[in-house]
Amino acid sequence: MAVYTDITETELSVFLTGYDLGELRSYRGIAEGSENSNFVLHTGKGEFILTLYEKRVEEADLPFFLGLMQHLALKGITCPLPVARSDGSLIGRLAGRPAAIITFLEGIWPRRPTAPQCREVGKALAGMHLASADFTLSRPNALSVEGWRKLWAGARERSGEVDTGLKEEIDRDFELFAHAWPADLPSGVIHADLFPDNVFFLGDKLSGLIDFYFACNDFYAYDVATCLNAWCFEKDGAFNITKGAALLSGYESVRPLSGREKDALPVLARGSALRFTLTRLYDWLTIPDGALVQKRDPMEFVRRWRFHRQVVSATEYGLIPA
Ligand SMILES: Nc1ncnc2c1ncn2[C@@H]1O[C@H](COP(=O)(O)OP(=O)(O)OP(=O)(O)O)[C@@H](O)[C@H]1O
Ligand SMILES: N[C@@H](CCO)C(=O)O
Repeated sequence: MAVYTDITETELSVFLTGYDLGELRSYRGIAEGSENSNFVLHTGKGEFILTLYEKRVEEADLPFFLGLMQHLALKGITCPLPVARSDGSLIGRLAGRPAAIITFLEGIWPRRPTAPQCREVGKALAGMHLASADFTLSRPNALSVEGWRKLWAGARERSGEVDTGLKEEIDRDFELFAHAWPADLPSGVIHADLFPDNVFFLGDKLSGLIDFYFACNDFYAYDVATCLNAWCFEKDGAFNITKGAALLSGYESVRPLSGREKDALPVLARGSALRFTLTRLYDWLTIPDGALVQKRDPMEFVRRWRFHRQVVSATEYGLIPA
């Protein structure tokens, strides 16, 4: 569930006086999502999404996230446009939380992505990379190798509760990343969490990218690797090379990958799978049952990570050799 902070009609109506959105006609909490509290608002000017930022989003990062969405939306990327308050700011306060209103996007996220949808997401990701190149704010990726080490320190001793042998296996990967993680690939602003539940479609047509709350500066190819992990594995854990090829060719139709980026894909995909393993593992082991944060199965990503450890070339992801 994703309404952690409840709001009353009165406080919402008062909050809306800070915007030029007309009167409040109705509102409802949204059950999906796991980090923040989200509501659909119906106002005199149409439908909007209201987000109350919960503890896991740093308030200091909000100008980056909302500024990025504004930058991308104004450049024609199908993502929400933050609605400015009457004083020009994008961030307000409601029920003791930082809060923002963004435009509502039509569409449904794909429960079982198809190859054409993978191609569309590849194209959209590359479009986002190009469109964000002149965004002036930056935010380091707190969830790159050093961030993973911190998560691992908090989960390592109890990792055997999830899978025996994981402790030694993950320790070995940290030794590898210490020297094999790329030092300088083309970089810029990346989405960093472009999973199917953050992409809306109307049929096979992509209608929206949402949830920029992990966006940061890192390698573009790392974002591609995360999409391979998030979009191209089947429920039974098998990698679907047709979907991989569709995603990569869609990406390259907009922004071709360099030879160095292609060579780095296996290590980036391995690192990205470890990143989602570790965030999930950490939550699995540290968040009490019944708490409000939704826990996701770390083993789903352990299996993907193990797959990438066997990969020697990006052709195994469906990349056509140059
Ligand atoms: N601009 C939008 N237009 C339409 N629906 C939206 C929009 N933004 C969010 N939603 C709805 O709210 C849900 C949760 O949004 P979001 O993914 O941003 O939340 P979150 O709490 O950050 O979750 P998580 O990080 O777990 O994905 C989405 O699945 C979608 O149903
Ligand atoms: N996409 C992440 C959750 C954070 O948005 C995961 O599947 O672990």
